[in-house]
Amino acid sequence: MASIKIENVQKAFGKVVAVDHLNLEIKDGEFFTFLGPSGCGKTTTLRMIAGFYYPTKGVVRFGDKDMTRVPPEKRNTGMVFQNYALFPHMTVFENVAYGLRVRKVGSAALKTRVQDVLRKVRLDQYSDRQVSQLSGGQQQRVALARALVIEPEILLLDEPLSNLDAKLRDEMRSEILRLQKEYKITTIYVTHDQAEALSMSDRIAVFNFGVCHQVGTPSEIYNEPVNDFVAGFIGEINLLPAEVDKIENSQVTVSAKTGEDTKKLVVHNDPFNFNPKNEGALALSIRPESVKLHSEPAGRQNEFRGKVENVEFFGSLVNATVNIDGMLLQANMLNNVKTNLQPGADVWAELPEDQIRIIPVVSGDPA
Ligand SMILES: Nc1ncnc2c1ncn2[C@@H]1O[C@H](COP(=O)(O)OP(=O)(O)OP(=O)(O)O)[C@@H](O)[C@H]1O
Repeated sequence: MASIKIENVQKAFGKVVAVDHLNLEIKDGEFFTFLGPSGCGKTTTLRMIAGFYYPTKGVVRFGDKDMTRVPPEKRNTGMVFQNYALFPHMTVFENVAYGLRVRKVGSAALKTRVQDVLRKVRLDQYSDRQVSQLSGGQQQRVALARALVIEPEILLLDEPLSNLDAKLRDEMRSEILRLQKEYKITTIYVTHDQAEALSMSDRIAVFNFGVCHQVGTPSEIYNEPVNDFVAGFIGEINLLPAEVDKIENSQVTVSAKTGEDTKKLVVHNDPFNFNPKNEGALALSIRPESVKLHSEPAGRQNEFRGKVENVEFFGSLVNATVNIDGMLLQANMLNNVKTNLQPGADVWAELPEDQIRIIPVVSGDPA
């Protein structure tokens, strides 16, 4: 196992700066995810950790050891690529054995180690099969076995499930987590799928345009996003352009634009909800599951009259789109909540003050 430190790293390809000002610390044995849209620099960062790219600036360390310019074969990292990069006409056994042969491991030890790891990924029955005759999920397991057999200190997984169908993806998620816990191996997982990141990771780094916006546990990233990009990329969120009117003890009064109108709202002022040092454009944010709908006025703070525009039924969850003076607000509720949610019905939407966050806008107009 090893911890990883990325210190002030930049990677430029000619004029394209793929990653900039990157500082990360990944702990021993941690399952750490790089999350972000296509082209945001996740793979480039992973490749700098594997040694396939050297940073333009900055330092990469494993533990305290400077690895910045150490070639990949001297790093003791195992990598699983998006397309698996297996040898299709070799057997499962030979694919997995390859890294050990390169490392000149003797034949008896090699056989034991390959058989052990094939058992761990539940492919021991397939050892003589050609890889081209395996299903996608089985090929994925061969790729994992090949990365694990060399007993790496660090496991690097680049969108390893993107070629699998939804059901198989679920199965392989659990499989990867099981192996990660069993080997207690420091793991970096690259994905653009927020559900995958939230459900698998100890911590997540959220990237956009080569910059890491936030590092935190899944619940920190979801409940305390630092800006509108993180808030919008992870889960659904309502964002309204907002201005702070006044801050008084534990309360912040804000004006939020709702389409044609401006509404005054009161926001609970704890350090997560609003940082008075934030300058520039701000947005009021609230998750759809935090919006409460009432079929009659309930006389609550931050309660606004609107009209139900649309209702979508998802089984356990119901989503309503409510029009408040031209602003469309999303509200989710459990199917067992009795509210008159017919399109066209009047409804009173309550935005509880402790569920609202005021966050900086970094990705343009939130409306
Ligand atoms: N070898 C390269 N030469 C030039 N530009 C590159 C190279 N590799 C990556 N880039 C550019 O760097 C940026 C980041 O790419 P990167 O592959 O790291 O993103 P990503 O987040 O992994 O995206 P994806 O999810 O699509 O793989 C992109 O703008 C990309 O075009």
